[in-house]
Amino acid sequence: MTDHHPTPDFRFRVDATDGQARTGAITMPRGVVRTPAFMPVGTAATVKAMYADQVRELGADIVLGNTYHLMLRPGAERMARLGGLHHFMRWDGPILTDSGGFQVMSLSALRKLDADGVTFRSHIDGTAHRMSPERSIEIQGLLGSDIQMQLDECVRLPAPPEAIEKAMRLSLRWAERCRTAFGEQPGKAMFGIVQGGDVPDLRVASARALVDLDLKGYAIGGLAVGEPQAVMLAMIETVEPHLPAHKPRYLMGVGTPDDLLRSVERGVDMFDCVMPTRAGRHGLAYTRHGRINLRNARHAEDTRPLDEASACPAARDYSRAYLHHLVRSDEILGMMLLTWNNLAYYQDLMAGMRAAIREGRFLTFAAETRAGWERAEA
Ligand SMILES: Nc1nc2c(CCNCC3CCCC3)c3[nH]c(NCCc4ccccc4)nc3cc2c(=O)[nH]1
Repeated sequence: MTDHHPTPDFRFRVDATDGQARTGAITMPRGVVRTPAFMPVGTAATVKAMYADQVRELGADIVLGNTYHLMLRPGAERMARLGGLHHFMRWDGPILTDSGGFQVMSLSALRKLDADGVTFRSHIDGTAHRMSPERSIEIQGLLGSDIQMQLDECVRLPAPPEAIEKAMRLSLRWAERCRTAFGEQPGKAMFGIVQGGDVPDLRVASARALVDLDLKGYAIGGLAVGEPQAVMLAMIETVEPHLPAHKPRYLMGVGTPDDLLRSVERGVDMFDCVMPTRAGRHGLAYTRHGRINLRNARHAEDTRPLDEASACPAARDYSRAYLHHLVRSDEILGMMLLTWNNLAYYQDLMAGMRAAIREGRFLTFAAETRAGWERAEA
């Protein structure tokens, strides 16, 4: 195993490739992130229904925090006074924070976006707030974030090309302002976000302009916003050749296990998605046999565990009958066990991909993984 000790600065290393797929590690002062990596979402300073230690034990190296939620509650300055997000939630590994723009547009009822930022009312208490590129970076700094995202404008698809272009150009201007506001913070990184919707020329223009800013990593944004998977994959293929191979690529908001396989195959290194945690709270289990809806009556007397071969107690030690009972009874333990199972499955899938890439058998691994999903009951 190559030495993956934390380093004083932010460093990315590709250890092996298999086609476009890569495996390696990002080393930072707070720890090492093995790639390809799935980053559990911890919106309100908690990965919902999980202890931070459990998240670490199931294999996650990094979690997401949310600028939008945390600036509203408990507040960025208050979080800094309390010692920062890592101390607050007892997560000592790296944290990546989104910039908040996407959440404003999806969560806040009243909001106005202009060339200088976004004005919005809190979905919690209706108070008015203003987020500029500079304020987003300042908040992420106050939270103690290790990887900070630029403020951007993400357009839902389908959308007219003019709207997509306008948002892409605004995001580029905001990338420059965020880079200036971020300055030089050794051991930390600010990532740009490629926009451009489903318009290849705009995607290429966005990627090239961001690469000229010489950032530490590049996210592909503006996807998983309603477009078919084929369009998402086509945009990754369009953008990938224009991103530097020696820097991490982060596909935002993605995705299902199948999305992860197909995106890693096309050169993506990092992912985040609320799917495994949100699905777990709704009684859905992701397993190597496919998705299982534990609300379904067919599980009422099924004494098998979700996956007897899993190292995760939630998958191995509890019967489907019991999980069905907990879900039907709306018991808190049902949410806890299925969230634990789902995150463990996602991390096992990423670990499997990393090993397969190292051994030059990624496509075989992907095919075998998909074949396993077919075996789930109809
Ligand atoms: N800055 C920025 N963020 C984006 C996000 C948020 C990523 N998770 C942030 C975490 C920080 C805290 C919360 C999340 C996205 N999420 C999605 N799709 C989610 C699709 C989805 C929706 C519901 C369930 C599953 C998937 N597309 C995204 C595009 C962008 C983007 O361009 N810019």
